[in-house]
Amino acid sequence: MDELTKVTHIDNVKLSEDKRSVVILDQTQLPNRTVYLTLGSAEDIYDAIFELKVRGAPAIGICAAYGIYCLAAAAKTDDFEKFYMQFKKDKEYLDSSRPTAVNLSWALNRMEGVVLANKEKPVSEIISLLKTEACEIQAEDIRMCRAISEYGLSLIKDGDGILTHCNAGPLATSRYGTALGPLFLGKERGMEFKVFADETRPLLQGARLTSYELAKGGLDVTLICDNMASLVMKNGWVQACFVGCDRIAANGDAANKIGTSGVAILAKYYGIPFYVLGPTSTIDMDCATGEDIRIELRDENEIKEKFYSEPMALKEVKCYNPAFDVTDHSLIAGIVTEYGICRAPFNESFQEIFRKKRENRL
Ligand SMILES: CSC[C@H]1O[C@H](OP(=O)(O)O)[C@H](O)[C@@H]1O
Repeated sequence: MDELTKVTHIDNVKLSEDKRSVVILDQTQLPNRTVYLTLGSAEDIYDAIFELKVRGAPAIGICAAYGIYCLAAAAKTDDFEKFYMQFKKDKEYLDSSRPTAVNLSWALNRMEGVVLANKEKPVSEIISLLKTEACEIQAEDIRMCRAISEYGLSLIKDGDGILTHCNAGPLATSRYGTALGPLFLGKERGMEFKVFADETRPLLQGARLTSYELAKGGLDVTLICDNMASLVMKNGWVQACFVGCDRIAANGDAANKIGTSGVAILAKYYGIPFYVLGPTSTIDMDCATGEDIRIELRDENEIKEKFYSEPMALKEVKCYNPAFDVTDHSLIAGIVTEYGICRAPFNESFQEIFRKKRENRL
């Protein structure tokens, strides 16, 4: 397997050999250590998602799907009501780990749908169906990322400068990634890009993960501090911005890693197209606008202490640490999904995309 394929096909979340646990690549250890964790209990799975050991909207959904299957498989009852009571308890617990990425609740709701659709069957058969569904969720993600990568690649050309924020590569999904997928696919076809990766404070997904994936894959990546994006764009080094997404509202407002909306505003100012790339499962038509998207707030020590040898602010100094922000739909040139590129007016474009999805399941 060549170095590029080792990256695009990285095993970041999978079922264990005995099909009883979830095995993840601990992303908090990258880029310095490659550490795999085996998650057997609900607490292990919750902690892995909450601490971003597994992260990125699709990867979180896949981990939760495998996780709720493993917890169900450990059930010690053949009584459906008892089985379902425990299933709901575990589902609600895992769903409470992180609120913004829709893929977490989307995957868990889909798994619950399998239980309810088969409640007349023996519990053992339901458990088997849950494993099949979790594997299909991952298989769909692989097909989805590949399709997004094709559509995304149609927006750029050989030699383009691309600016990214946070990480939406293979580590955040199952293969290729969403925002980074077109770059890896283009590289496979002999294309070259000059990628500028925002380090993405405070958890440095860009530095630790995006530049790791791109460098390992042999792509030209330049790591920049978030406050350098404006100068890089002003210098004319960026022809497009590609970012991922965690939840998209019905009007096209898109929630993504904190700092993304600032990148979009800069891109608008410099006349650079700003694209959001993500699966249709990230579009939440129950959120009318970005105002309806709940933004996760995280511990202040991620700002003050986490990556420093000593605190960089006084203990008494308070912090504000939102993990995401919302980019207004007016700043987005296109939303690249596995069924095509949505453009304003996004409400109408989403209706068309969902029609295509109903008629042409990937
Ligand atoms: C392919 S979705 C990636 C998306 O998720 C990241 O958030 P986190 O690292 O907190 O899971 C970020 O918003 C990425 O754009």
